[in-house]
Amino acid sequence: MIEVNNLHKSFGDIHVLKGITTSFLPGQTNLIIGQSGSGKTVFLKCLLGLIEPEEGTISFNDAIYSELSVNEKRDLRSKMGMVFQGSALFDSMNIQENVMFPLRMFTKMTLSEMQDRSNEVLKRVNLPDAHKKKPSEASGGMQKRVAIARAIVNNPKYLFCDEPNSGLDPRTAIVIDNLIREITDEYNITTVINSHDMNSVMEIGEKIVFLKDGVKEWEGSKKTIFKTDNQAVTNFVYSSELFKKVRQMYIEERN
Ligand SMILES: Nc1ncnc2c1ncn2[C@@H]1O[C@H](COP(=O)(O)OP(=O)(O)OP(=O)(O)O)[C@@H](O)[C@H]1O
Repeated sequence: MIEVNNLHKSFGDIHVLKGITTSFLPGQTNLIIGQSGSGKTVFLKCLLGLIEPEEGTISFNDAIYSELSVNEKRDLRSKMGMVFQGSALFDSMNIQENVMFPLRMFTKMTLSEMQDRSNEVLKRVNLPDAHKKKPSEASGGMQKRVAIARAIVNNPKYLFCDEPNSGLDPRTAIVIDNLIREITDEYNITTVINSHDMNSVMEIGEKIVFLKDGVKEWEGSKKTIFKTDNQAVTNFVYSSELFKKVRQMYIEERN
């Protein structure tokens, strides 16, 4: 479980995160949504320990991050997996070497143990035969699967994903979203995903935190987001004609 309490972060005069309090449960896909510039990436970087907040705390299973020793922080980081926006694979390495990378960094496994483990997770993301290929030979959807395999290879307790389906066609995007949701459930991972994709919200938004100008404006789930009367949320959700129609149908069904 991750608990965030009164998180503040500024850059010079710009107050980006303004007292965010929320929590994320294991086995759930937690989505951070909001318009461009609302603070989603800064928030995710705070969770990853890449940015230090001025005020507030982040606890991982009751351990407050800022109070941990250097070794404890390193240990915690080894339990975090990350899927970056552009997949961020190393072009010079083949897919298996990319997936093995966290094992080289954080474990003392032998080469054959690392190969076995990376092949196991590649199988889990439905890429059983891709390990000798270079990332450049893989499609965008395959690269995302490799990025997910790399993120889970060291059995993380926490998984962070920054716009995991950006640049993918809608069908592949849904497959990737669902793969993340299944893995989250199977391994009981606490997963936090930055997104501004309404399809992801509808598909995997088990918990949704809506940020507006660095403030937590609303939180709920995919079940409650279409029922809220919060103006900022409805402006965001119904900015597309399609979702306006979905809301209309929902209201008509209710009456
Ligand atoms: N290192 C930094 N120095 C100064 N300002 C920053 C820094 N990082 C982020 N910001 C500012 O913080 C604000 C929030 O940025 P952030 O990237 O978190 O938004 P976002 O919601 O992730 O947007 P997007 O959806 O476009 O990625 C922006 O005004 C941005 O300019």
